[in-house]
Amino acid sequence: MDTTHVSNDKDTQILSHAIRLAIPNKGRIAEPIRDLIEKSGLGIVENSDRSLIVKTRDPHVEILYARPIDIPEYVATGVADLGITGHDMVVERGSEIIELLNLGFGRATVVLAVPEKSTYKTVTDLEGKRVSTEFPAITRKYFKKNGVKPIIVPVGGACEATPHLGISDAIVDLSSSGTTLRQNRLEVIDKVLETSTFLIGNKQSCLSKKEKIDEVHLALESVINARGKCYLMMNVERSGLDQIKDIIPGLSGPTVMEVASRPDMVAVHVVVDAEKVYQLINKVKQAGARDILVMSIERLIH
Ligand SMILES: Nc1ncnc2c1ncn2[C@@H]1O[C@H](COP(=O)(O)OP(=O)(O)OP(=O)(O)O)[C@@H](O)[C@H]1O
Ligand SMILES: O=P(O)(O)OC[C@H]1O[C@H](OP(=O)(O)OP(=O)(O)O)[C@H](O)[C@@H]1O
Ligand SMILES: [Mg+2]
Repeated sequence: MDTTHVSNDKDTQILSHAIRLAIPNKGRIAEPIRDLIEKSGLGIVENSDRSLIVKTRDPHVEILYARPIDIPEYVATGVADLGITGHDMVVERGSEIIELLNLGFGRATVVLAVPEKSTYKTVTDLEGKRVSTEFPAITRKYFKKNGVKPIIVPVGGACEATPHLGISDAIVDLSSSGTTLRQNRLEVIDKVLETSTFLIGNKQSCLSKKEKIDEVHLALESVINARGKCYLMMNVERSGLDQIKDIIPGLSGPTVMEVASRPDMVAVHVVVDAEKVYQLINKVKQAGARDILVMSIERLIH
């Protein structure tokens, strides 16, 4: 990225390590990404002119809004130092980037599907048949690996409608809940690729701007680490502490502290999986814990 564009700004004189992060301007993963950036503390400082490049609270990090499919190439060519987009987009573009962190959302599977009443049951049945897809590169590679030569029909969206329109015999498209396939009376006959959203980095920038990139990486990762975790606090009689310790599987064991003016009591603090909290609080209460507090965690740095 060319950093000269901000060289007049006094606050940002040492800009050799300034970075640009490309994120989707729209689509399914756009909102979760904006939410993640907000929670990470980086925060997007929107301006009213809806420009494609906006600032963050860190003067050394700016955001570039782009289409999810374009982000891998922007990162590979250094237009952006970092990007957030789907693994499927990276594979489709075949871009030379580093996948730095799996953000865990935008999970879906690229599948090969045919109409429920179709006589095609396996990939080999599709020799010479028409396969429509928004992922021509992934589809070509998949069929090549299977030694099958279909006619690939690239489409820009609503791929599931194409078999019924008589445009294709099969599709290669994304499925997550499976609703769209069901609505279009299509069934999966093979899985092509698993995908989720990733933080990706330009190879050169990952070396030359390592410090700043590590900072952004850590900030985003800390939000991901905290997802599905809760902070549990309780007071316990010192004599019952061992029993409580047996019940709670802490992150690295519970933290045990003195309770002022109550030498017979200790305070136990622990990070636990949110889905286990319901059962845990009943168990620790039965084991004598009281003043139990359950709190959400915003960020967690290991
Ligand atoms: N149903 C889904 N479940 C989970 N992730 C999905 C789903 N559909 C798309 N994605 C992921 O979202 C990312 C961006 O795709 P999306 O379809 O949102 O972009 P787009 O096609 O540019 O936007 P739009 O569909 O609004 O035109 C991709 O990496 C894709 O894997
Ligand atoms: O299994 P499901 O939960 O039904 O999700 C799958 C659908 O989600 C995506 O569509 P999107 O909304 O992005 O529209 P598009 O096909 O026009 O890109 C994808 O292309 C599928 O059509
Ligand atoms: Mg889409």
